[in-house]
This record gives sequence, C-alpha cells and structure tokens, in this order.
Amino acid sequence: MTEPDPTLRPDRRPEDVDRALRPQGLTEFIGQAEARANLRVFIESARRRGEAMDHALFHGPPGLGKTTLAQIIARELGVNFRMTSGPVLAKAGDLAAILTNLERNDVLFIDEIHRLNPVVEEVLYPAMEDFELDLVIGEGPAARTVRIELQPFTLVGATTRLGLLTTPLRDRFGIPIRLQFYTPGELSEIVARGARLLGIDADAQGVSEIAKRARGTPRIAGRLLRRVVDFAVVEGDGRIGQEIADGALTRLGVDHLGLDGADRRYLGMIAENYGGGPVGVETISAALSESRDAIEEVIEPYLLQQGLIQRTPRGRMLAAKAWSHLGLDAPKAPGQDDLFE
Ligand SMILES: Nc1ncnc2c1ncn2[C@@H]1O[C@H](COP(=O)(O)OP(=O)(O)OP(=O)(O)O)[C@@H](O)[C@H]1O
Ligand SMILES: [Mg+2]
Repeated sequence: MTEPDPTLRPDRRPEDVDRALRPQGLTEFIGQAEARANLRVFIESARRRGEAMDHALFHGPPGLGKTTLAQIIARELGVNFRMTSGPVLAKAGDLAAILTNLERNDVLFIDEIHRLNPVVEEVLYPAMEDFELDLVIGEGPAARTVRIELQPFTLVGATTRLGLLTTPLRDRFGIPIRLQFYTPGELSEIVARGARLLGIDADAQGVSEIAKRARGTPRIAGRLLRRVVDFAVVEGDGRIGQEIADGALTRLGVDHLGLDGADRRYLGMIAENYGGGPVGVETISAALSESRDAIEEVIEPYLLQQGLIQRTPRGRMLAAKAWSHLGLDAPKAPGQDDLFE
C-alpha cells in the first residue's frame, strides 16, 4: 500500500477543495440533527426579538462542520459574518479593532479559540457579557481606561480542545454544542450531494463505499470523493461505482474502516511494541514522532468512536476489534484459561 496523501488528513485543509461543497443554509446541512434543531429555535427566536443570538461554542474533532455552521448561523440571522482565529489575535488592540467594527447583531467567529492570548481573552469577557470594551489608552502615569460601548453581537467560538478553554471563557457561552461524527448514512447523503454538485454520475454503491471510508468526517468525504472522481475519469468511464471507488481508496491507503496510514501506524505500534497497552500518550507521541495534539485531536477520537481503542487511567489500550483489524491475535489475558475451563 502506498503512503497516504497528507491532504487526506482531516486537519489539513486546502480551502478551495472545501468551498464548493459547503452547504449554505440550515436545511442543506446534513446530520447533527439535534444541534441543528436547537439552532433553528435559537436563530428564529433571535430574529423575532430583533436581538443578537446568544454566544455559541462548537467543539469536536476537525472537519465536522464548525466553520460551516457558524457561517450558516450568520446567513440565517441575516447579519454579517466576521471571521478570525485565536492565534491571529496577538494583542488586545487586534480584537478591539474587530469588535468596534461590528454592526448590530453581527456574528463574530473565532476559530481555535483555545489558543487566545490571555490578555486578549480578558478583553473578550466584558465584550461578551455587557457588549462593552475597556481599553487602556497611553502608558505609565498618564494611562487611563476608556469604556467603549459595542453593538450587540454573537460570538461563535470553535475548538477541537474543549479541555484547554479557561472556565470563565467557557461559562460565557450560552449555547455549547458538541459536534458528533457522522453516520455512514449521513455521509452517503453528503457524498451524493457532492457528486451532484460536481456533475458526476455516481451510483448508490459507489457513494456508500466512499461514505463508509470517510472516517465519520464530511471534510474527508469531500476529499475522497474528488480523488475517486480523478480515478474514474482517468481509469474508468467517468462514473463512480463500487469497484472504482474501492480500487481508488485502497490505492490511496484508506482501508475498509476508513483508517489511513497514521491510524494503522498508531494501532500497529501499540500492538507490536507494547503488547496492546496500556501505554501513555506521551510515549505514543514520541514513538510515532507525532505531536500529542495531533494524536489526541485527530487520530484518537475516531479510533475511540469505532471501539478500536480504550482510554484507561494507565493509558491507551487496544480493543479486540483493533487486533482483528490488524489481522493479529490478541494476547490472552492472564488467568483467562482457568476462568473458562
Ligand atoms: N453537514 C454537512 N453537510 C455537507 N457538507 C459538510 C457538512 N459539514 C461539513 N461539510 C463540509 O466539510 C468541510 C469541512 O467543514 P468545516 O470547515 O466547517 O469543518 P470544521 O469543523 O470547521 O473543521 P476545522 O475544525 O478543521 O476547522 C467543508 O467543505 C464543508 O462543506
Ligand atoms: Mg473550521
């Protein structure tokens, strides 16, 4: 099997690949039924009252639609969408400049909000709570604080690491929403819609093959679809069926559970070097030369959701499903023979 294309990782995002497939309204958005139903109510209520919607925080693994939902909220509210991110806001003044430029009830989206500079975060508290900004003008003895009234606005924060948010920041979001992995059925709808938008003929088996192998993630579904289209155009008759999809995905290093090279390296390493664990995340990170963040945010959530690994107080452990997926025999637990004799 060839090394998988790095752009297939859910955390890499050449923006042009994503843009064309992005749903524009809440009705077009597939999956996340509970979040969608609740948001519909909050949006409608804000519209009727002519007020800003309460601040919302989206959390969950990359590529599940946080940015897309934030844009949809703004569109459905009929207000402007302003977008920035935690690491970009280096100084309090950077945030102040954005906040003072917002129009009434606008949506401000802050991606990677867990990476906000603490000084900037301090400015955000009164802005979120009272739509006020306390700015220090000047330095030394001449310094003074001025209070600036802001237009009411909705802050939408997004993070892959809820645990890294400070409590005061977390508490200021009235609408916390955890995004879930998508089911194969939902991903099939997303892939079918994508194929339609790309003007590609795809049958139900072909669509479902891509959906099953998309790691529960719409962004990956979109990427896989584009690659399968390439193979269909060059090596087939331009149409997507099960065979061409399966062949293309296998050549891209995506196995039938949707795991890629990094996922299999992770599982294989714990199996071969640590007898299936438990093994600590720092050790895994060192052994794979992957950052701890990438392991915890990108690799592990899907493996946990699939029941391939377990998190225990002593570290990560392979589940029975992982051993059979790797084609290896799970080691017998000590004493197991006596128990079942
Ligand atoms: N429910 C959905 N239906 C169809 N397409 C979707 C859906 N959710 C997301 N997508 C598509 O998946 C891609 C990734 O979505 P998005 O950028 O919103 O993810 P994200 O959660 O913000 O990711 P990150 O955490 O990496 O910023 C986009 O191309 C978007 O069009
Ligand atoms: Mg995003």
